Amino acid sequence: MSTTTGTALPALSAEGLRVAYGDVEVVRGVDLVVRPGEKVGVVGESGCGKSTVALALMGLLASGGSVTGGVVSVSGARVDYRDEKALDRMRGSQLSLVFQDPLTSLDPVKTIGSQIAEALRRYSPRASRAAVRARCAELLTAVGVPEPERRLKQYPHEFSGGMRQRALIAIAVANDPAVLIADEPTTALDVTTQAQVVDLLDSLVDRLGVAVVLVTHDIGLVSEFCDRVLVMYAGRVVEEVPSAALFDGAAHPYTRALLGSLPVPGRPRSEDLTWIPGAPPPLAALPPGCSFAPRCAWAQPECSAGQPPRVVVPGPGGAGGPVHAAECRRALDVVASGRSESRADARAQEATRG
Ligand SMILES: Nc1ncnc2c1ncn2[C@@H]1O[C@H](COP(=O)(O)OP(=O)(O)OP(=O)(O)O)[C@@H](O)[C@H]1O
Repeated sequence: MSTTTGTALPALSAEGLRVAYGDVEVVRGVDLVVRPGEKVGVVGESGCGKSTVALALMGLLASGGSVTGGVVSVSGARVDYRDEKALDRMRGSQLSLVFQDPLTSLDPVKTIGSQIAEALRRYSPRASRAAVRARCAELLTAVGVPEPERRLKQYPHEFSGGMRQRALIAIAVANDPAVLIADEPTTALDVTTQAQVVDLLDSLVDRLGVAVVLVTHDIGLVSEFCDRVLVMYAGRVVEEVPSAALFDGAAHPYTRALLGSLPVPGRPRSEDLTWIPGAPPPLAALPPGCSFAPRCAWAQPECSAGQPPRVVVPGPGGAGGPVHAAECRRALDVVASGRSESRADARAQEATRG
């Protein structure tokens, strides 16, 4: 699915990215464009390939995993995944990754200060001790850790979960990357701390101009935080949608099903929570045609016959607006039905208030 609009050179772009573990292709031609300072969400059920996309972009796939196709560029320069040295230079300085579990990502026997300093020294080996120290304190302040001088001398176990995630984010942005990929950065945190970490990411986008790719199973979170959302199913992006159009205008039945699992104010909870029947197909034995068809309430016989077409959904911005497209032959019917449902929701909310 092509995602290109506008003229700014993308901070990150992938075209036709394919990844396999052994013989099984788990990412099957993913396109992604992230412009400078943009917040892009990648959402989908467990196993759809979200983390694999993140790891592949970073050149950090587990052994047995390999990029089998596609072109990835960072700030306009093509990434060569066979060149380990170049990949090493790219990590941290152009693309950074923050994982779900800060405790396993931080070294338990090194102070937080020495771990941030290590990241800084990779790209500024000649910086003075005093300059590195000052920058470490500045970074901890930037990510909202109070009393940075004292905190720099502490070990990861002396930090709370939320503070550890902040420290990891400080390491990730230490060398001013163009894109920060955050893979389920809030999953291990309580709800209040989750909200604080999301606010922090937001403020880093504003202050540093870094672009963020937020990888999560939580469609509610991406709809609030991101400018655009990519919905993945069985190794493909099945819908690309501006967040503003997500609730009223989702065009893929799978996106609608994900949204259906979110509570809607004004409707009784027992009525509104839907679930998706069945389970995602095994990637080693995908059904013919659309991979979602066996679980899809909208499916027609031809959906199982061939690859679904990419249908562009006209948006209010016209041809120059953000791309909204879905890999579904019924996309426009799905949009129309969603719009009438959301009008009914609005009436229900109105009735509750009144
Ligand atoms: N190291 C690995 N070796 C073999 N298969 C793997 C490996 N890592 C992931 N997979 C497989 O690749 C597919 C995609 O997994 P991935 O972790 O990218 O999905 P995900 O959407 O991020 O899921 P989750 O939200 O559970 O992390 C799954 O079928 C998974 O079993």
